[in-house]
Amino acid sequence: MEIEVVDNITRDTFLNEVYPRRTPAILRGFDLGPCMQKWDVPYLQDQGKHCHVKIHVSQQTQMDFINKNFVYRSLPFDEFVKRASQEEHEDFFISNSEKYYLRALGDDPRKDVADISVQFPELAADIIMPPFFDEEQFFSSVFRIGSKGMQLWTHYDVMDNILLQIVGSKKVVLFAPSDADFLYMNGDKSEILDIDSPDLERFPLFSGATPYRGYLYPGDMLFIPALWFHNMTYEDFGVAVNVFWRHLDPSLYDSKDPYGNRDPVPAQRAAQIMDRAMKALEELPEDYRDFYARGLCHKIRNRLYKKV
Ligand SMILES: O=C(O)CCC(=O)C(=O)O
Ligand SMILES: [Fe+2]
Repeated sequence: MEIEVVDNITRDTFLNEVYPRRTPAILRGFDLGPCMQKWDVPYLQDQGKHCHVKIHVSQQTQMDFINKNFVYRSLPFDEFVKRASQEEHEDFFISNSEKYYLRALGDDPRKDVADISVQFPELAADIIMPPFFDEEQFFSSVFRIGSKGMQLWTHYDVMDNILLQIVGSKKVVLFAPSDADFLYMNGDKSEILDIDSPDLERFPLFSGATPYRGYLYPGDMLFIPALWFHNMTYEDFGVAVNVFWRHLDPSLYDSKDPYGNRDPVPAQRAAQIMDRAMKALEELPEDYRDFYARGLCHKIRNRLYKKV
């Protein structure tokens, strides 16, 4: 499937046509502001030079959050931008072709959410944020800067999200939330790294998933509805900012969630109760366990799955 592309996007077309469908869309033709002309490497280095950033560094292009094939390091922002924009490095941590990825954090990453207008006020002033949600729904705005070739693991986020692609192009692949059955999820991340040629002996169910594919070019926005899985490959050195906002009742969100990826409170509660239910069934001999587990699955499916 191809991700739908909507040209000449306005607030009205987003709110009336795109948003209610709750499917991903590439939105074109909205002026993201002076960042589009100004954000070359020297300018980014100059504007952010007083900041330090914590970054992912990996020898491999496919960063693997589950088996951690990367290290966290800290660099001054200007040095990070220099290295991320080059394919061969004079100074490096692991090797001269290592890849870099920044997912910006809040001032105190354990408590504060990322907000570029707080951590990078000069750069934030260059962006016109699309007026697609109410101000009080705003949750965070996150810098995403990465090396050419870098591929970010498939994951979902629990909030609605607009990704503003400012520098470089990016290959994006999304999967519907109902494809969770095929993606071998481990928390919010999929165990399948190579989604283009996956190991089908290890991940046979993956062939049931339906990838939605598209390309983002500078100036494009990608609407990623909450719970849609996404995987990004940096075709070039890339600079993007994504904005998460809360569209559910505020009481449903975990209040201690600086990344915006904790499951809603009732879902966390259900997972804990489910753990207890599974432990209880483990007290039974295997054939009974199997029988009652199937009964529970059947009940959950009948009562809670979306009717299609
Ligand atoms: O483009 C990226 O680096 C990742 C984007 C992402 O995961 C998001 O916007 O939630
Ligand atoms: Fe994400």
